[in-house]
Amino acid sequence: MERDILEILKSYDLKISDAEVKANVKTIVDRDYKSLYTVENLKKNFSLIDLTTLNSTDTHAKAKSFADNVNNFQNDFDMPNVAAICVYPYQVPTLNENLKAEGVRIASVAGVFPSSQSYVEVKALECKMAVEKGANDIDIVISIGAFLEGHYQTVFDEIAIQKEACGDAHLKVILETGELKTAENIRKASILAMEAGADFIKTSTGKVPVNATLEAAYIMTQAITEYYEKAGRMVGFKPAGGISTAKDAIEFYAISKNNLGEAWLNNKWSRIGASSLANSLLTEIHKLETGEEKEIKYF
Ligand SMILES: O=C[C@H](O)COP(=O)(O)O
Repeated sequence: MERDILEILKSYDLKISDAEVKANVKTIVDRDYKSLYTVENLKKNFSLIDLTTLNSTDTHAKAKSFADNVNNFQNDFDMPNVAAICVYPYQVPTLNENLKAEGVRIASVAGVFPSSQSYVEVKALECKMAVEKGANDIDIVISIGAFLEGHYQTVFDEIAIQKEACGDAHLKVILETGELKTAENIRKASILAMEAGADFIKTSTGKVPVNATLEAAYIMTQAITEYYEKAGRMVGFKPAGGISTAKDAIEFYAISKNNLGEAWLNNKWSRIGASSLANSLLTEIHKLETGEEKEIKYF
């Protein structure tokens, strides 16, 4: 029987104040940032990265070069590898053929990323094909227009259909928080996505003017904890879009640590979607470990 998301949403207190969220974020970052800025945490953040290339100019050669760099990743600091490489569906076969690094997953956006403006059958087929070609993780976007018009059942059903199409692959659901505007919308979309079966909720596509913010991260991680307490199921968190420096990463880490706790702080339950964060983390780790200021360009 079809689940009624309007009834489900009634069982949550959806009220949340933007001003309060902003103040709480400031308190957490002011209190914890400095003590969390350690080599150990920078390395851990590196291991959370979904190393991403999502450009219309991407080629199989570029996807292969990402795979080669990850396969050959070597360092002097006992560093873990990244969590995944994230590409458009068309590049999945290339990663499937070339990515050999142990434990590194293949992530593919699908569901007509980044607009999600198509028929649900097309979205589901894209999910299914990407999985058949070798994707372990699928990143889709909610129907933002439908959500903003209040068609929550449509948004919910579409996620559930795409979840089914993913089979055993993990489904990450992007809320596109910059377009949802209010804390209340972000909270509602978080709950809706988790109730529809999301394995992860993700902030942004990286393709809109406002991408991942600490405030969105605060609201989403708080919703994840609440959903866990209610449903007994852990859901992962992935901030993405515009996270490019070690400072950014540690600020998001502070929010996750505060709201989710240690059990989530590993790449099974936390990821960072980023196209240019890896080199910044490596440069900073090199500096803290050796005292030498040298830009590392590995990826
Ligand atoms: O999902 C990941 C994002 O598209 C990456 O965004 P970015 O290029 O701003 O790091």
